Amino acid sequence: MNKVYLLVKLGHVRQICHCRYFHYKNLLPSIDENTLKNVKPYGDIPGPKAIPFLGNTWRFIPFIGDFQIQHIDKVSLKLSQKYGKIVKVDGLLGRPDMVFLFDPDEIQNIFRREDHLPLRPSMPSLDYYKHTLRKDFFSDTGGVIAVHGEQWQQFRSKVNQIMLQPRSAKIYTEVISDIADEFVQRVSKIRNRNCEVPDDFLNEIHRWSLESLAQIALDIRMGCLEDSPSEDTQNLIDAINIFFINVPILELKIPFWRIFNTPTFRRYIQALDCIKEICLKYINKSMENLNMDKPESQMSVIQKVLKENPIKVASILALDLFLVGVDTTSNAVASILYQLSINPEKQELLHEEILEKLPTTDAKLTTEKLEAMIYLKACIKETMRMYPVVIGNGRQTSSDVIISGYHVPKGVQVIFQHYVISNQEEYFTRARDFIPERWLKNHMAFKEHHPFASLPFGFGKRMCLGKRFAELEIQTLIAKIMRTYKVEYHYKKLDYHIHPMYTPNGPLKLRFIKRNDEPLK
Ligand code: HEM
Repeated sequence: MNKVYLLVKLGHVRQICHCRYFHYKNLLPSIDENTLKNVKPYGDIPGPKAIPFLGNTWRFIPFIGDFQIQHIDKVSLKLSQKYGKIVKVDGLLGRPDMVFLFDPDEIQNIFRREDHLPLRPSMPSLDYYKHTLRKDFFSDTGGVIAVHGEQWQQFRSKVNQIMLQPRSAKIYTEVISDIADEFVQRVSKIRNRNCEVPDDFLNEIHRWSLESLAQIALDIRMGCLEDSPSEDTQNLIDAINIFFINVPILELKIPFWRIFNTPTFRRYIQALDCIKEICLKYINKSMENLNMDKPESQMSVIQKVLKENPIKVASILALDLFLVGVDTTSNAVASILYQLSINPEKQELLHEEILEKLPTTDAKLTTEKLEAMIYLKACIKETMRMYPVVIGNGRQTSSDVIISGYHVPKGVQVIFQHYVISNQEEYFTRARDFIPERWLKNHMAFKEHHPFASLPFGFGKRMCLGKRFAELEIQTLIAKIMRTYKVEYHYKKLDYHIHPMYTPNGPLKLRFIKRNDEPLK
């Protein structure tokens, strides 16, 4: 009796495997036979259980759920510890399932087989703003943020070269350096008697970032670092902040905004309108003064864009750059300064390098000198490894694929958990220690790291469009600050949180102590 039962059961299992094989052969025609035989079903990917009706969305409900948006870093870490390198968070109301990936090999595979229209899963609310609510303005020129498919590709191809060519950023070295000097002077003004800056120091850094970006995106100085900047400065900073804070709320919590105008959605739309209005005002100002007669090698971003495109493209590009290019850079600077302040021996090594290249306070900072500051770049990379301002990136699958041996259907959002990965001992020796030396070529103490374990600016065709400018701005400012000040921090260690970038949680009560203008020994 038992034997008969066993045979029937075995036959049943074989039949299921057989059916599954043909099922996957249909869905995944380009995959080889052997891989197909071993594919595991999507439903088998481990992860937190979804409940009826609310799926896993209930986890984002305050006080009830265990997924706090501000601490999604810790949530991701816990999920990876509990379930492993691939975790499914499914049944999310109004949005596709998410698959969290904690495996750089698999991330590399996904990036390498990316087609010409990579889809970064983000911001349906911004998509709605650009393509429905303010369709009159954006029409079919949506820009790159929250724009996908051919429309994204057409726009990106118009600006890609201009933004990512190293020489595009180089022409800004002098003006970005002037803006950094103004910030250094401003720090001196706002310090108290203990050389400590006010609690809202992050806002001061936002002002520097906005001033730098206005120069890059619009060729103008906004005057953000003046003692009494125009109202637009703070309104723009606040609006960008409101925009970022509300994106994850609108995306991850129950999406009531899709049905009616919730207060959060109203605030979000107001912020976007405010960014649009202020940007347009400055774009118009910028157009009035634009000199298009320069040789191409000296042209700014906006001049190059205008040479080949209508003014609409330049305006929409500027808007996108303002949306994502201010808070990212300023939070990175905040984080780097904090890390250097709590790692004084590393700060001294950095100071020595800068002093060598800038022996006097009035020495000019050139592209070549910046290029040669390898320890500076290593300090920046190390901060971005331990505390990437954007803690995760991702791609939405455009067809059925196999990831980590599992079948993942088309339309799933695969999230690359860079923060968790780049803080793991498996990928970085002494992962929790701040060791810029690990980024120096031929440093014997550290083995080569996985190239996809730390990707602060993303990768591939959709990688950060502002990377060159962000690097120039950050390197210049940190070099100037470190040349002038020793930066100290004397309070309780700060935790990091997502607000809305990954940043130290708490007032940045840094002390900026002027260094003697010591000549090089
Ligand atoms: C430390 C500073 C910054 C970091 C860490 C950062 C990081 C990122 C990341 C991770 C992405 C997604 C890339 C991908 O999907 O593979 C991205 C996209 C983007 N970034 Fe940045 N970014 C920074 C600064 C900037 C700045 C200053 C600008 C503008 C000047 C900028 C403009 C953009 C744009 C326009 C995109 C969208 C590209 C597209 O979808 O085609 N970013 N950034």
